[in-house]
Amino acid sequence: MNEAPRIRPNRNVELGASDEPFQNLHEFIRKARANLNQNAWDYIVGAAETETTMRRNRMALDEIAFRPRVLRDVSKVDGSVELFGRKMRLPVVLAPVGALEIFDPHGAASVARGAGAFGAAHMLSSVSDPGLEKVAQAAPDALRFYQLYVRGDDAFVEDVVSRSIKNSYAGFCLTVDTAHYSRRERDIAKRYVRESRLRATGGDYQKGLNWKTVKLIKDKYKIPLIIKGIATAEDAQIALDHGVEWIYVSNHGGRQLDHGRGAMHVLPEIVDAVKGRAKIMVDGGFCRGTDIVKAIASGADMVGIGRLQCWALAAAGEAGVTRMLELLEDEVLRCLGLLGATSFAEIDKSCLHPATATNVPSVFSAFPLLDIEPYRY
Ligand SMILES: Cc1cc2nc3c(=O)[nH]c(=O)nc-3n(C[C@H](O)[C@H](O)[C@H](O)COP(=O)(O)O)c2cc1C
Repeated sequence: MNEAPRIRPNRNVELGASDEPFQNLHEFIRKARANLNQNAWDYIVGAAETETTMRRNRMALDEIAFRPRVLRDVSKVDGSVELFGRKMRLPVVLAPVGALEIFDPHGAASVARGAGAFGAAHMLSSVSDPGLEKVAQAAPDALRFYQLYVRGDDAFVEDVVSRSIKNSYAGFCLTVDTAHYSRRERDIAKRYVRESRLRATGGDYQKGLNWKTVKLIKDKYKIPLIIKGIATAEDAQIALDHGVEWIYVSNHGGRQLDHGRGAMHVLPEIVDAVKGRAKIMVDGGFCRGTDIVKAIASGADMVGIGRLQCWALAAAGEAGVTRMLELLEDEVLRCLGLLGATSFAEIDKSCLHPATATNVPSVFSAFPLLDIEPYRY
């Protein structure tokens, strides 16, 4: 991974007094809104049907409060972890996002580079440009994973796994919550179809996908396998039976099955089922440092960031992605310190307590200072 200079928050400069253009995470969202047309904007903020699953992601996070410990010397706090045999500056992966080229001319290459410069991981979507080889060339030292939508036969899958290994991806991910593409009603109401969806082929393979493909990959290839879209203990158990190394708890940011549970409501049953036999990623609504701390305290090993990645990219390209991660890190370090912890190793479920959410969940509810004009469909 690129060992970029650590742009730690400068403790000698009072927050708000530096000349950095982005000092709060919501500032990326405001800038992204200004830069994007309505279709690109809807692609980020939208979810499936009533968008209930998406709101539950935020609700589930907001229903957790902290139990801080005090007088524990937190003069030095470190947010780094060791995963995939290397040091990561935060336990964060920029989640796979399709069509990133809508937000930045270099698409996924900018995100991989921005994540690598910071020291977080990037998962490349199989439906994002400039594709597997070019992203690897653009960010050779970044911790990179490849995520596949299976839209071909076994030979197609094996070809992509082999190319991922050849191009030094550290993990291979199958997204399994997209057997049927959901109703994205913001698009339908505008009678709009994204260009890349018009070109998509192989949907029947995606519908017919089953555990045989997992077995095929596990039997023939050594690359760590990540299954993205696990939402029950039953499926986590089947994944374990197949020797899957990483279970990715996700409801696709509420963009697939409507009326699912919030990811943080699902996580505890997965942690209980897995019992340390696999590592766990989780995503869905995570956009503050406190969110990341809650996930790791609950037993996750890595947290995925979806929409916030898109906003940062649309606001300021590769540099925006890196800056967004710096701000997340700043929030994480302050949160850990205020919990009485000097690292992620010192937190667990005892830091958490059930609570009543104080606000109405929405895709923006983590950012109360943000005011976005509503759009009528
Ligand atoms: C614009 C957009 C495109 C996405 N494309 C993909 C994709 O190609 N593959 C995939 O597995 N997940 C995809 N996702 C889901 C994300 O990987 C992730 O699960 C989700 O965004 C997490 O929720 P969050 O956006 O609330 O952080 C996409 C999400 C967004 C917002």
